[in-house]
Amino acid sequence: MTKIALFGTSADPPTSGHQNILSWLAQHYDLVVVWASDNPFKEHQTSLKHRTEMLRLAIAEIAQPNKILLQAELSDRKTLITVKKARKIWGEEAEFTLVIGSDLVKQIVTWYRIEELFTQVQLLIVPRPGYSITKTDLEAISKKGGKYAIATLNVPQVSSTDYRREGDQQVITPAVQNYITQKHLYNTVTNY
Ligand SMILES: Nc1ncnc2c1ncn2[C@@H]1O[C@H](COP(=O)(O)OP(=O)(O)OP(=O)(O)O)[C@@H](O)[C@H]1O
Ligand SMILES: O=C(O)c1ccc[n+]([C@@H]2O[C@H](COP(=O)([O-])O)[C@@H](O)[C@H]2O)c1
Repeated sequence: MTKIALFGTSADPPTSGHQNILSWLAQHYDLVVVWASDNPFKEHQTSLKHRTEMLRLAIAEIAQPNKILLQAELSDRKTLITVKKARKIWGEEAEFTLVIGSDLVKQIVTWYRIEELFTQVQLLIVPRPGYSITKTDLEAISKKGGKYAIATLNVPQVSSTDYRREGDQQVITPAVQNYITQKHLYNTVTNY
């Protein structure tokens, strides 16, 4: 059975946190499938096309990039739709693990047709500094039929918001920063 990690991200912009997660997943799964997507709960500051291109650049910098597949056509606001598309590509024999940071643990039970989604994927929760994983939230996931594991990696305390709000270049890589500068994305003073 092929073990496939599924990782969707707003990538607005992709950070060293995303790279860290992808790199760890590449060492633990047969294949890591990633896509940039719109999030129904968020506004995005750049187009999906640019976010996908930045994600491509961020992936290219990771060791074992051949294990990480950027699959833009999987992108959908609803993860269930993404997973259905993935099922069509990789078939019933694939075992899907949906990867989320611990900041989404409380929210995920409110996602579109979550009980059906939980019949299709296992969950891997990546601890995120500042977002503890509570027993109550894990119980809510179990109640909806979710099966979860908690990953053993330490991701730096970075977020896309740090870049959008403060222009904090520490959280992204030079390749992504060059793309942002070239395309005049984000309204940070660092672009001028
Ligand atoms: N530093 C991090 N540690 C752990 N998980 C993370 C980290 N950054 C992102 N993630 C997880 O990666 C996925 C994609 O995150 P997303 O693209 O929204 O990044 P973000 O930094 O949270 O963005 P924003 O600041 O815009 O909310 C989510 O499941 C999120 O929980
Ligand atoms: O399926 C849903 O209802 C749903 C609700 C909110 C977020 N998502 C997905 O969750 C993934 C992570 O979102 P984000 O913004 O934290 O990167 C991304 O692929 C979103 O499309 C999915």
